[in-house]
Amino acid sequence: MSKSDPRVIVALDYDNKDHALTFIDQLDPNYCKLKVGKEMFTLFGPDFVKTLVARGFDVFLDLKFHDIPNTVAKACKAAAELGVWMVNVHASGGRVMMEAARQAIAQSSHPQTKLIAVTVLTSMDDAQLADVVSGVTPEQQVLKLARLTERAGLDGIVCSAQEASALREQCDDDFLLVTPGIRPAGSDTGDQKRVMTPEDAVRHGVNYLVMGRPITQADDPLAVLKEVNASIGQ
Ligand SMILES: O=C(O)c1cc(=O)[nH]c(=O)n1[C@@H]1O[C@H](COP(=O)(O)O)[C@@H](O)[C@H]1O
Repeated sequence: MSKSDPRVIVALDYDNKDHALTFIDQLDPNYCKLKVGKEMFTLFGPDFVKTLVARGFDVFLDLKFHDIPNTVAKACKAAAELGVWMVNVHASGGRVMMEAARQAIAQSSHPQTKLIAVTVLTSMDDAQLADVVSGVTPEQQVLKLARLTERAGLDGIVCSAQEASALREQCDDDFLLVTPGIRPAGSDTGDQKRVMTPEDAVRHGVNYLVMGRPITQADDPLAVLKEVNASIGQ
C-alpha cells in the first residue's frame, strides 16, 4: 500500500538529537514529512538523515546549495543518494548550476529525489531585498527566479505563500510550491517576514507547508501538528 502524501513538512531545527528523536517517536510518516537543515546536518550528519529515511519518513534535506555547477552537482548527487525525498539549491546560482544539479540527481542511484530552488528567502522583506537587488519587489524577484527554475527543469521552488497565487498563474500545474513562513493565526512570526496561515497558503495553491518553531517549540507539538493537518483537510 502506498503511503499518503502529507503536506506539512516539519523543520527539525533541534540542536539535540535526543530531543528531535523523542518528538519523531510520536510521529507517523502519514502525519508529516521531515526537514533536516544546516544545523542538524552539521551536528549529526548523514547517519541522522538515514535514520529518518529508514523510519519511513519523506525527508527534505534542506542544505540550499549555492556554488559553481560542478560542486553543486556533486553535492546534490551525494544528498540524493541518502535516499531523501527532496533537496534544494539557491535559484540565484543560475540556470547552468541548476541544470547540472538536475542532471546529477537523474544519474544518481536515487533519481526520484525531487530538486527545488530557493527564490527569495521568506525572512526577507522589501527593504532587505533592496540591499541585494535594486528595483524589484520580492514578488517580482520570485516570479523571475521561478521562470528560470522551471526552464532549468527543476520540480519546483521555495517561496513564500504570499507569492503563490501569482505563481499559480505563471507556472505549470505540477510545478511544486514549497512555502516556509507558515504561521497559524496568532503565533509568533520570529524572523519570518512574508508569512501566511496554513489554511490561506493551501487556498492560494501551495503544495507543501514548511513549519518549524510553531510546532517544535509548542508545549504539545503533536497536538499543533494535528490541528494544522485538520485545518488543511488532512
Ligand atoms: O528552504 C527552506 O526551507 C527555507 C527557505 C526560506 O525561504 N525560508 C525558510 O524559513 N526556510 C526554512 O524553513 C524553516 C522555517 O522554520 P520556522 O520559521 O521555525 O517555521 C527553517 O528551517 C528555514 O531554514
